[in-house]
Amino acid sequence: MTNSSQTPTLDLPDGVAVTGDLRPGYEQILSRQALELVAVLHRALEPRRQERLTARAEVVRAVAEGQDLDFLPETAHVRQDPSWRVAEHAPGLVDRRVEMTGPTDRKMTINAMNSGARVWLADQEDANTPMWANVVEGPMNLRDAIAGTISFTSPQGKEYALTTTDQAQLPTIVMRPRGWHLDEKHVTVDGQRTAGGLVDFALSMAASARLQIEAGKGPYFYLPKMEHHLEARLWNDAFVLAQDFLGIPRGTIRATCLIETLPAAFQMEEILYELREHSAGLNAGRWDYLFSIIKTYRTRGADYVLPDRNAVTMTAPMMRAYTELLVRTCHKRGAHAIGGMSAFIPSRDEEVNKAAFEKVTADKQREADDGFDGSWVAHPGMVQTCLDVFDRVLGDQPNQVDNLREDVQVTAADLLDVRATPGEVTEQGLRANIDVGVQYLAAWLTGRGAVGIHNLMEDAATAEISRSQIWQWIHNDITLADTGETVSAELVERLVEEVVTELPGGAEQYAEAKHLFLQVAVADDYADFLTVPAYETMP
Ligand SMILES: CC(=O)SCCNC(=O)CCNC(=O)[C@H](O)C(C)(C)COP(=O)(O)OP(=O)(O)OC[C@H]1O[C@@H](n2cnc3c(N)ncnc32)[C@H](O)[C@@H]1OP(=O)(O)O
Ligand SMILES: O=CC(=O)O
Ligand SMILES: [Mg+2]
Repeated sequence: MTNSSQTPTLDLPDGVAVTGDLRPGYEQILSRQALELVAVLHRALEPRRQERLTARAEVVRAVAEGQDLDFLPETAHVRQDPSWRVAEHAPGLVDRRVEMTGPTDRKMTINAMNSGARVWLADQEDANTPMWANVVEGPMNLRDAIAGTISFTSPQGKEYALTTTDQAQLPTIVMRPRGWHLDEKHVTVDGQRTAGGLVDFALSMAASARLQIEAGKGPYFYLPKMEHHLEARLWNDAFVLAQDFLGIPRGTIRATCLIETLPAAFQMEEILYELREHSAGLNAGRWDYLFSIIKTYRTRGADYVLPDRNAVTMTAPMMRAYTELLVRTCHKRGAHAIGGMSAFIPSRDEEVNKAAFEKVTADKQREADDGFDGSWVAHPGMVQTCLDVFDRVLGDQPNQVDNLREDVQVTAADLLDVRATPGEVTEQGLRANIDVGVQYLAAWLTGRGAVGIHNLMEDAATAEISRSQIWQWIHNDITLADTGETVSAELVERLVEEVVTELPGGAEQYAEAKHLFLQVAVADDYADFLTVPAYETMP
């Protein structure tokens, strides 16, 4: 950021308006070029974004009427055609054995860059609140990290700087923009709100793409929460437009798509195909995946009800089917398969800490043995653990894309086998969902999109599970195994009052979060994403 204390002015293209506060330095990120790119993308793609969002609702409606998800007959030719592969692995994305994830505030950016990970997922999504300051300052911090100029002094006077400015020694930055469902209300084009994801993408491209290329890497992205391969086509079209607009060769951008919705699990190959010129693989986003299972099948009765959140593990049959299919699909097409996030984070309590490290090690070991090429960690203290596991499996190889896993055979029924997940629904689980959901929303509303609660990493995806489980339990009259009570709106409202009085800091500070939580967990009208109504409450 610059030191000037003056409010900057923006050079706005025709039809573009910016209503968010402007702080010194924002004019460099909200540059004329960046805003022109936003306008180009918006005008070309907004009608199709709206069409895709409508199509998502139609899938949920069909499932509610008894139709099950399946592999698409109309794209069988894509799956059966052996001739295509994704692009060659891009510089900085060949060896991805350990990827750090986290928010893009200045301190976390420096800590992530110094973490020793191969890749840093710089998160403008699950770990972020799309508060205006975060929207603009995230890309600013990434630009400064890539330029090697980033520094920070904490309020306590601790100084932060990069341990090296040699980008080859630092993690490759892969930025995750918002999903297609979120608007950006502070930037309008021709009087319409823009797509949050396209704003994140355009600001980052304009500020950093050339710097990333000069650093021997490139503009790389993680793409979240897609539900259909035509949503991947939309991103591909955004990439082509942006590369042409900025005069960058086609194929320079690379994207790793999260397979983190149930509908997308049936279209993994099609998603790789749509993005093949720009693809850097797929990631198994387990938390949103669980959320999506609940959301998509939420009205289909007890067979589709998951047990308490903490009882669901990656060894559940449907999760094994999903992750193994992901590895097989990626490697068939020459793409990386990246594992997901174990939510355990280091603790000061020695016993809890030991258990956390054991669980993360077991999780990464299973992924490495399954053929994943690398995996995610949520905390710098976990980087070495993941590295050790993948070092043992990969040895000197940068990845194991040649491990084709042709033994894996997964059917639609395997992906939908929710009933085989061991565990129970209990009052303890219900209380835990309320506790985490309210605490997380309270943090989110103050601009923090990731928090440690009860020694677990919580972010938008894990909070979605908490509130959606409660909605599903209420609307399917689920009986609690430990108390014998049936989950109802009245029971949940009573427990919310009890739980909130016991939260740290006292009940008063949770009033807004509690209101929002009840709206998304109890109200008959199920909100597709909790972040949508939450965003509307923010200035
Ligand atoms: C479902 C999904 O999408 S998973 C991916 C999205 N979610 C995430 O990325 C969550 C990432 N993790 C985090 O944000 C954090 O680890 C949290 C919020 C869970 C916990 O953070 P803290 O409470 O600060 O943890 P803790 O006190 O142990 O941190 C110790 C140090 O590590 C740093 N640190 C912790 N996590 C991270 C991270 N992910 N990235 C960078 N630095 C980190 C902290 O800034 C702190 O640094 P300091 O000593 O210089 O102050
Ligand atoms: O984004 C990752 C997830 O698990 O959700
Ligand atoms: Mg996610």
